[in-house]
Amino acid sequence: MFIRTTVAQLNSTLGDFERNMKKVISAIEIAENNNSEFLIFPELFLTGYPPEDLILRTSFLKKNIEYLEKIIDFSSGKNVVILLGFIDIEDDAYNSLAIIRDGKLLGKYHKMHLPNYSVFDENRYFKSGNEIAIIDYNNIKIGINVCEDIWSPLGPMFYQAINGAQLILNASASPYFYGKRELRKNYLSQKSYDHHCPIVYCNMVGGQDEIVFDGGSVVTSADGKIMFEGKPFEEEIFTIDIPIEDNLRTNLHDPRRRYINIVNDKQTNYIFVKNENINKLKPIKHINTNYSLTKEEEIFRAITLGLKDYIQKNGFKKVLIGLSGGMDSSLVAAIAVEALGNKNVVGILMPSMYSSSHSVEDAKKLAENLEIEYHVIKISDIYYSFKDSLKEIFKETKEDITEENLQARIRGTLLMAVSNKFGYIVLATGNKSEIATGYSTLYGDMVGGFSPIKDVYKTDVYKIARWYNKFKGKEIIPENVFIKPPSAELRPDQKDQDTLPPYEILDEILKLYIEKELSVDEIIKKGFDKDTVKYVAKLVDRNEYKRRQGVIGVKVSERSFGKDRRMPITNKYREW
Ligand SMILES: Nc1ncnc2c1ncn2[C@@H]1O[C@H](COP(=O)(O)OP(=O)(O)OC[C@H]2O[C@@H]([n+]3cccc(C(=O)O)c3)[C@H](O)[C@@H]2O)[C@@H](O)[C@H]1O
Ligand SMILES: Nc1ncnc2c1ncn2[C@@H]1O[C@H](COP(=O)(O)OP(=O)(O)OP(=O)(O)O)[C@@H](O)[C@H]1O
Ligand SMILES: NC(=O)CC[C@H](N)C(=O)O
Repeated sequence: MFIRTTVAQLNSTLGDFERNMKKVISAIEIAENNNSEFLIFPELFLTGYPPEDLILRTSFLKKNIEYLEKIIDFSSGKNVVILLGFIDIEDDAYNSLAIIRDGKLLGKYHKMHLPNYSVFDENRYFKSGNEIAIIDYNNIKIGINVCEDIWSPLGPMFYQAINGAQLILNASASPYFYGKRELRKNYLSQKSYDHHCPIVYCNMVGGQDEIVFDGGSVVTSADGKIMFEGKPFEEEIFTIDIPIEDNLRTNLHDPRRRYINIVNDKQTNYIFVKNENINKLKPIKHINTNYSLTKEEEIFRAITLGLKDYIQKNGFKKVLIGLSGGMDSSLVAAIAVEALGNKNVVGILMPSMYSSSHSVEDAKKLAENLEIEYHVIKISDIYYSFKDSLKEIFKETKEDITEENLQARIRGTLLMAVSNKFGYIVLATGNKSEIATGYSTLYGDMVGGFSPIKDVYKTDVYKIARWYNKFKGKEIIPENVFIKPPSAELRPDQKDQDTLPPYEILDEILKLYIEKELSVDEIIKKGFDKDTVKYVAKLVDRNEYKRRQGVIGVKVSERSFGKDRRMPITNKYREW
């Protein structure tokens, strides 16, 4: 016995009900044509995820119900049972699944476990459900739940399994970070094994502001094996026949459910569905898929998708990048070409009196290798004119960082001028090491609309760039960019390492301080130099104000700056 399920791992656009509905309709047609018995979409597919404060607008909520009704109408005459994520409104708003078949809403499920950590704020928006849901499908029990529900050890899956569920269908919108794909697969395998129950886990794909959903939906078998994995970072609709064991056999051969000595205190909503055609289907062969990517490729693809969706969903076509001949702007340009095509990426080279000739050559070489349009605008005359204007007010002062920042700000102003004139969006090029330490100029190199590598440490920037050249099979990012020491070139012979510890050490300290939240003393005990750790912690703490004004970009780490790390700016707590 098997249940044929179509998984619609699709990319929804937040608030674009018309577009999302079209995707739902085409998936219904595919599922109906291949005789699927169930069709599942990602969490809140109809609205997009996360809708944030749009949920506070009743007009938005009503629109989502209007579109749900259109989809219910469209399902008339269709046999497939459709599980579609929407926001239900009763006494309050609920993150919900609609169970739809043949022009009818058969039932609804309200998500019970609302995540309220990391990038999630679901308690701000939703009331949690208080009933588990089981679809009784020709006497086969199928548990349905939504994303976080399946992560909780005492979530609905536990109750669904002890109530005899033989299959779990989970609709998810699970944001990507490096390591999550592996974690998810291991976790779902273990869950299936523990409850002796297959899981269909349908994940969202696509970018939404700082978040990327990586797809990679998973189907497990009752013995905890991964039967199928959806493509990472791509839309995919796939259909799979999931073997269902009968309950008697399961309980005789794997009696763990019998010994669960716990009160089954959850209310259960049973939704009954009969399907006469169930035994007439000829099984379809499926190929086991398993996509394992290197860390570099995975992060590159996550950023590429996040950038592409941000640019396109916000109605832009072209991006603009200040090309310095350094590693950060080179990698950002490569990512942009991969995401948007070389015709949609424009480089601006803005040498100053401190720019080395090789930097200009490296930037030109990169632009030529990527086959992108580029322009050169020299900034020395503007700089001297600025200095001249400030001469009177600065007359008692010495040259310092002020003059360095002027150069970065001139570049920012020029980039924004070109952006305004042509409607191209500026990509900021800062990496996580710089953003953590405030090593960037406000209203200077921090300008821009999107910051692709803001969550990538500098040491990883180099590794991803190396991977990229290998992936392309030729030198796109010039070798000289890899070997020269990182420099902002804002004063003669300046090097990043005049101000910051070597990136290999800096990044390790940052990871412990930011990702792991270790104290300064705990980091020193790990063998790092005391003064260096204190200096780094001070830079991180002192520069929260800069990050709060900074450009948004793709989350690829477990703890990114932004919604994921909410530190106060005005703060006297010190460990340094
Ligand atoms: N708590 C607070 N809340 C709000 N605003 C605050 C503030 N503290 C300072 N400020 C403001 O911030 C200003 C200081 O910030 P800012 O003007 O950015 O300047 P600042 O952080 O002093 O200098 C920028 C640093 O970034 C380096 N840089 C620049 C450009 C490129 C690169 C690179 O290699 O990528 C590196 C540069 O060498 C220098 O070390 C202050 O003058 C003040 O106006
Ligand atoms: N000469 C320049 N021409 C164009 N843009 C520049 C120039 N110098 C700096 N920028 C812009 O400012 C950003 C920050 O400068 P910075 O020199 O720190 O970065 P980078 O050169 O990309 O990387 P690295 O830190 O490895 O040198 C650059 O990525 C680039 O977008
Ligand atoms: N949307 C959700 O409920 C996501 C929560 C879940 N723990 C995840 O990150 O995958």
